[in-house]
Amino acid sequence: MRLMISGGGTGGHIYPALALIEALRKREPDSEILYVGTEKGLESRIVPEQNIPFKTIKIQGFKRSLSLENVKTIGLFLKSVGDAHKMIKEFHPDVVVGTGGYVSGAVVFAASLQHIPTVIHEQNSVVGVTNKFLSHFVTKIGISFEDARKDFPAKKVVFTGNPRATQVSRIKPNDALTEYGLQSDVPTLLIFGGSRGAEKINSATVEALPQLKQRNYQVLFVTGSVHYKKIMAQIDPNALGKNCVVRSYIAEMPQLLPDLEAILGRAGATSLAEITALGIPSILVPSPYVTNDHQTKNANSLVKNGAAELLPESKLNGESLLKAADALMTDENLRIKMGTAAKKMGRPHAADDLLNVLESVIKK
Ligand SMILES: CC(=O)N[C@H]1[C@@H](OP(=O)(O)OP(=O)(O)OC[C@H]2O[C@@H](n3ccc(=O)[nH]c3=O)[C@H](O)[C@@H]2O)O[C@H](CO)[C@@H](O)[C@@H]1O
Repeated sequence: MRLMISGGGTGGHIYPALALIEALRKREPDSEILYVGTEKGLESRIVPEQNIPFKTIKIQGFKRSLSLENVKTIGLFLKSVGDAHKMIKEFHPDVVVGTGGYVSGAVVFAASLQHIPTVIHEQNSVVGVTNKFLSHFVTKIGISFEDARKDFPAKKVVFTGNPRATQVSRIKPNDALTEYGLQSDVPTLLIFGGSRGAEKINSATVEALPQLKQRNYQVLFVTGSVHYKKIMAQIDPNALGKNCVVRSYIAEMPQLLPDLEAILGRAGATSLAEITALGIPSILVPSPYVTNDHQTKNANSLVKNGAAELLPESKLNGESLLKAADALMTDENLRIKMGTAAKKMGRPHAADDLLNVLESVIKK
């Protein structure tokens, strides 16, 4: 298969694309892949590290209100479509896949203009702006939450789940904690705010650290790369016992996840695909700053099944974080119950199901 794939901006769009590529390479080792992203997005760092051919186009996000800036953006969008058009002509893909972010809008739209089979993947329960636009032009649409179905043309939709679920579910516990200076036999809570970190989760954790240090469970606190320096400057080194470790970013999250007892974090869709694939108990603090509050809807789909707990950001501070962390980390039965409920929602075959969709649209 010759696969051109595009997803950009945040980890939540990029990692599903990488997981799909991994599954394709397993199924068809001689497949040819080209990933198209932007220079500025997280993808320009993550994708080349995975030895995946990577090219960039320039693109800019739309403002929600009509402005002069938007007129410029439309001009830039059309230019990006033109650039993508040339890349498609050179690469000759069998199928073009978009996993979200503005860049995938230009690439998939250009492919549809050339009548090349196209597939988009929606990770969230609420459909993103780019995918909503593309849904009118693409051949098929893979979704990860049933709630998304109603916002797309019904005939095109296939419930696949998120390919990242397949990637993480293949990895067994492997003593990864020791690489972070933690002990492999002590229950561990990962605290992180999605792929870019979250200020409110960071500040609440900093506030709670002196108490967390005294607990008999461990905490791996991941700040997000842009916040790291600022957070480290706020932490009294004495607040970090041997059971509390701070990192800026975890490059190898799939290796780490099976060794965790619980997670406190945002409710980004790709994180939730990981949590459910592995059955990890979680305390979810949905970001209130995302389109249509989609993280609360993502989170609620787990909460209503007893697979996670909700801690709204409006109630988050050092004290409430500590209370929620203690309640989960000191109650093994609760963790088992939550983990079992989470795993029931997991989609470990998602990558293969999405690959099947790709194969079904490729012109014979
Ligand atoms: C603020 C924002 O717009 N967030 C959106 C973004 O979130 P975001 O990019 O944070 O996405 P998710 O939480 O869904 O996924 C984060 C991904 O990054 C990985 N990771 C994270 C931290 C780290 O140190 N290392 C690492 O590898 C996680 O394992 C996961 O695979 O995309 C998601 C999927 O469309 C949406 O649901 C989110 O609402």
